[in-house]
Amino acid sequence: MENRINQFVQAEFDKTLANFNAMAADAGLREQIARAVAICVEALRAGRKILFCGNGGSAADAQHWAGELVSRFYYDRPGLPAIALTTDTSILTAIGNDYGYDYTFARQVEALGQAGDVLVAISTSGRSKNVLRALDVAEQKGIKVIGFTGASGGDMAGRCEVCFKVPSTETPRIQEGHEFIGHLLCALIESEIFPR
Ligand SMILES: O=C(CO)[C@@H](O)[C@H](O)[C@H](O)[C@H](O)COP(=O)(O)O
Ligand SMILES: [Zn+2]
Repeated sequence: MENRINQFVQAEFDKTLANFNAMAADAGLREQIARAVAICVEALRAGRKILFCGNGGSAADAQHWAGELVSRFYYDRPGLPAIALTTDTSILTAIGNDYGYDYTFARQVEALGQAGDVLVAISTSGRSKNVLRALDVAEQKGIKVIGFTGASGGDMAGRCEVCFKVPSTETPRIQEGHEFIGHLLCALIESEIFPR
């Protein structure tokens, strides 16, 4: 194999493993996970739902995790109410065209969100304007926000009930951390609400 490729792959493994080791050693992260699960379980038991938003790779996370709650994660059980605000191209293009891209999620939170719901807001920079505007509406409507960001938290820091700040400044590393934590949340929500 070409040496350049070999070195690149090794360096990527090193960064990813360092990122996951830092997360595994962080006791605060485990407490945050427990809090986020409790927030979601309380909402779902009260008949409320979970909304997800994010751009690019984070849009993929939003859809991925909503799918796991509505369908299944580890085992068969009734579906849980979750909606990714990233999937309906008619809604997204109408809002983008009529009001501007910054409003793509806020308008949907306004239309679909109810007090007691949970908004999972995913942004590696913590600075995507459409995600920040969704936070504005969530705050106005009494919707709790669980944030997923990078190390700094960007402009989402201090605006979320729980904010998972993956300890990296590199977008792919942050996204890998998000993916892992999102899977933990799906698994734990499933097993809390439908214990086997
Ligand atoms: O997946 C990736 C990079 O790994 C990209 O698509 C990335 O998600 C996009 O550039 C997003 O627009 C970044 O937005 P954000 O995470 O800063 O909110
Ligand atoms: Zn998954």
